Amino acid sequence: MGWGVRAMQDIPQGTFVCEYVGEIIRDTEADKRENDSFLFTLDNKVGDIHCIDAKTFGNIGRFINHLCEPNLLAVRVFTTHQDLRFPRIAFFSSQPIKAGQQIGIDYGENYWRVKSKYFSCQCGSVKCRHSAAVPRMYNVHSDSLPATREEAADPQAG
Ligand SMILES: C[S@@+](CC[C@H](N)C(=O)[O-])C[C@H]1O[C@@H](n2cnc3c(N)ncnc32)[C@H](O)[C@@H]1O
Repeated sequence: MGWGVRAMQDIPQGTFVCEYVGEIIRDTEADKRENDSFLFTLDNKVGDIHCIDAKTFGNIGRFINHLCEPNLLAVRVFTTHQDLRFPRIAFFSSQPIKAGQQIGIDYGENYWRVKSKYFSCQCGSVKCRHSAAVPRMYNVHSDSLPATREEAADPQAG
């Protein structure tokens, strides 16, 4: 899991915490980059997809880990323009955070669909959806993944 970020003071819900800063690159360029650990995809419905790569240029946002029970929310913000391809990414607290608690966002299903082949989530939550324990819950009689934990526990469900 490497480095992470903890709150140094109590943070009330709805507080701006930091921006995700880095190089803005096209997704075609992102595909070529050897280290994809610091890419944030600026998905949009209007055209070319770009990413923010915080590998070489960034701020504290580049150290924020994935949590299956996230306490930050990534919000698309437009300040000096309205070009939907290039939002700024601002992290806000989605719940009250206590001093000392790790802060994190949900990297999303697409991220884990790719990365779970190489490593599993170490967020440590009892509600972790991407830990090494999760694949063992798959129904051995079926090729498809259970949609929910309940379905995994009861193969007849769903
Ligand atoms: C944006 S960086 C976060 C900072 C990183 N931990 C570091 O030491 O620089 C994203 C990378 O951190 C690791 N990471 C983040 N959250 C994780 C998690 N819940 N479980 C395992 N690895 C995680 C993965 O290698 C991921 O690609």
